[in-house]
Amino acid sequence: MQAQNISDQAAISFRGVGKSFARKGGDGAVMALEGIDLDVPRAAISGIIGRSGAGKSTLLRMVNGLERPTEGKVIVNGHDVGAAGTAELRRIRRSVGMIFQHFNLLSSRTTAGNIALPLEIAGVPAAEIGPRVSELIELVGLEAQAGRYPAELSGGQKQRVGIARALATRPDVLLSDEATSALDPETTRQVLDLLKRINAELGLTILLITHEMGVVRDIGSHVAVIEAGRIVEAGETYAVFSDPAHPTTRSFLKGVTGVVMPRFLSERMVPEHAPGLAAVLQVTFTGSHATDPVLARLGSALGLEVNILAGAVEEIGERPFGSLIVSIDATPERLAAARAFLHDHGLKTEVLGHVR
Ligand SMILES: Nc1ncnc2c1ncn2[C@@H]1O[C@H](COP(=O)(O)OP(=O)(O)OP(=O)(O)O)[C@@H](O)[C@H]1O
Repeated sequence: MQAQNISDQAAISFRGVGKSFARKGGDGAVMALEGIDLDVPRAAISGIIGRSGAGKSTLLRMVNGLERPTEGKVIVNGHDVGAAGTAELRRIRRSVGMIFQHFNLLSSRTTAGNIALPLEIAGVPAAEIGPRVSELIELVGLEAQAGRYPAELSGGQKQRVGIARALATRPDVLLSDEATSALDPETTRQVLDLLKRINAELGLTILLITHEMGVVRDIGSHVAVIEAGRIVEAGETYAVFSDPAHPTTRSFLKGVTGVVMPRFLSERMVPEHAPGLAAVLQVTFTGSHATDPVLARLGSALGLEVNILAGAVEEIGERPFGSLIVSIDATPERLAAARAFLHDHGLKTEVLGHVR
């Protein structure tokens, strides 16, 4: 997700988008969003992450015209949503499906009835609705629950109904507003797998907002981090997660990627080098280097002893990403040589402190 000229590659483009809301009682305005420039790539899964009140929902709701920008443009499939008249807005909304944290199902309708609703509203002939609903029920794996009411469904099943309903009018963009936030980890996993599958099978562009980095790590190829109404970092998830530039991104990533510093170590660590102290380094491995035996080679090439204190190798979007915390007992000059060696082998290092 990058700001660039509007291109066919982007399903959704935000250009200089701002949104202010009048405060209740007419006392000035709240700037919910400011200066948003973002391209959401077509047929990919992109995540927008931010804390509560950062502006995520407002940003998402602009894509289907539920909110209009007070500045700038939101372009969806080449159409300016903010400038669209009623008929055009209706067309845009049909091409943009949405799913919600609390599912928003009609309790008086069965699974099949909920999925049929957008087709009825769109005026699809009755004879076509039945087969389309069956197709959608099969797509989301709810054949056994077709005649059940929402109260008789689990959270994961309700969200599957929500997904099928959102896909009924064959949109090419799916918006997800915290769709897994009310679900347990196992159900979250299943719903994310379903979103991934429909993205691949239908070539659907998915834009999801979440406050959980894990969701973006698992299925998002692109990510934008939003804070206080501004985008502070955006790009391919792998690049952003393996080398976060902004403090907000770093703080979101704590505990989601990378290793957690063991307490026994953090309590003993001092910031400055002194004779007799070993340097504690965070070593980050990305891409193909994630599985290379570089540390062993470092030991033999420079005659240094490297102690591994903590480590993890994980996947971000199915690509390996590893981080290790190691200690190296060396003079500052030899430490610099070790870091240069690691850097030459594609690894990133950061000195976290020193320990005895
Ligand atoms: N209709 C509105 N009227 C006035 N202020 C609003 C309105 N909608 C949103 N805001 C304000 O805009 C800011 C962004 O809100 P938004 O709901 O987009 O944040 P969010 O990141 O989605 O938060 P959450 O994760 O809690 O839903 C907040 O300060 C919010 O209070």
